[in-house]
Amino acid sequence: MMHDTIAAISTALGEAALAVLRISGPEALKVAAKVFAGRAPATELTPRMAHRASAKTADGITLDDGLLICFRGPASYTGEDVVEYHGHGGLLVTQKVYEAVLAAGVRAAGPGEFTQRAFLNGKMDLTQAEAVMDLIQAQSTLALRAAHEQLGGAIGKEALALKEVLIPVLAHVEAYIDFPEEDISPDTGAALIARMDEVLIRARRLIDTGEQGRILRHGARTVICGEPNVGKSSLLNVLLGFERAIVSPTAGTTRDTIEEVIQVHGIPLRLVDTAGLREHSSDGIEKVGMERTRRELERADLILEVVDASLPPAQTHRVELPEGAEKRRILLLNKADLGVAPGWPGEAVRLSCEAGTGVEALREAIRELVLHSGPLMSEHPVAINSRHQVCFERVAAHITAAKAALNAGQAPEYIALDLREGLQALGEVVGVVDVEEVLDVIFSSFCIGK
Ligand SMILES: Nc1nc2c(c(=O)[nH]1)N(C=O)[C@@H](CNc1ccc(C(=O)N[C@@H](CCC(=O)O)C(=O)O)cc1)CN2
Ligand SMILES: Nc1nc2c(ncn2[C@@H]2O[C@H](COP(=O)(O)OP(=O)(O)OP(=O)(O)O)[C@@H](O)[C@H]2O)c(=O)[nH]1
Ligand SMILES: [Mg+2]
Repeated sequence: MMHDTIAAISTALGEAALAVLRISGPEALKVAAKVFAGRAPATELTPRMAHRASAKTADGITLDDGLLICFRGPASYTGEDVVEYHGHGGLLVTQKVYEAVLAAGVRAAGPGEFTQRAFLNGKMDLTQAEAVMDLIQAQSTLALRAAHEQLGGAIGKEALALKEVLIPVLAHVEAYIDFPEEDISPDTGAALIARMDEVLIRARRLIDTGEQGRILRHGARTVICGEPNVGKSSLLNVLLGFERAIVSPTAGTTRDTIEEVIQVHGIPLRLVDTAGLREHSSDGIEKVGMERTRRELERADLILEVVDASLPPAQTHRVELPEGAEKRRILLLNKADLGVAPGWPGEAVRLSCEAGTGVEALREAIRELVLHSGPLMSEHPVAINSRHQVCFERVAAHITAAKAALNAGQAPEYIALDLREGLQALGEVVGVVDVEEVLDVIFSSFCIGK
């Protein structure tokens, strides 16, 4: 249990209808009783019920009029006594109430500190704490679904289930350490291997969702490329719904890459508009831009190649794609309003950024490619993050090593060593870690007041 009491403004700073200030810790109710005055002091209010109260400075000047809700630990978000004040959402009024609360003797909370306390007080495991932030940052329906799945404990439960499968294996192997004259019998060995195989299969199934997790959290990197002046920036603007990038009839308008996140059929896309590619350029800046475009193509999840439909393929310089990138590419015949020249493949999407036609067909094509043949193929809504991925990869490596040691008839001490490391990595997924730094790194990326 934490010994000090923390406070933060939990809502976004700015002018809004309401603002919520949150206090958590052993002194929460006492502090609230000092700052907020209502029909009864905060220490005597019915928990989880909204009560009218006004906020006052230490010398009795009224700052605001709002609602107070008290939660008695452990039945609260953090597991400690919590008081919430719901006041008017003005910048100054909220700041003044917050200062009055701090003056009453609490400490300003750091980023993620409320959720960190919820974790430390056993209200949630580490994967659930991480999911709180994923939920807040989700920019698409699918990302939201994965965050809810994780918040519900899906990943933590699987990590614990794998521990349950492994612990008997370790117990067995350790039993042999005490009886050096006995060898592990073939039957026992086979049963232990079967358990380790199960762990490997299930760990790899989770590792395979890592790619999906990256895309859901950061968006599928979608690079718009093509020759200068074909309408790449126009496409970015059409998909975004506002004029983000400069569009002009001059070839070579876009010099640097521009990134924006959009959602297409629930899929988050990180759109990247690039400098047009042409074979020869004498302009230094343009060359640097083109180099950048090539680098973007290397790490693209999805490539939207734009060509001028009114020109025949023979008069078009197609983009040279990195190896294997073909299957991630959608060919867009833009300026279809000027007519489509013969020779373009039938499956290419006909588009006019000017007339706004073909955009729905493009969105369909993106959905098809990303969901049915690409990185979000899995129906499984679970999507691990990179920290989980590192842990599960360690699990897989150590269990593979333990299996090999067992098969090679090595001493049980060796086998046990890898099994213990595997178990340790599983524990780290849910936050059984003794290194405080790891926790600090995770929670410092949260918002204040969360
Ligand atoms: N006003 C307000 N809204 C909020 C939060 C909050 O803290 N305050 N939350 C904060 O992020 C989220 C909701 N999450 C919460 C999770 C647990 C408990 C809670 O009181 N848990 C107790 C009691 C459980 C119960 O009765 O269902 C417990 O776990 O023991 C409260 C909020 C989103 N909305
Ligand atoms: N007729 C027609 N013109 C278009 C269409 N889309 C874009 N344009 C025009 O094509 C010109 C170039 O458009 P941009 O979007 O700036 O092209 P870009 O590919 O980003 O060009 P760079 O940044 O220079 O590589 C502008 O004059 C646009 O108005 C379209 O669908 N039909
Ligand atoms: Mg451009």
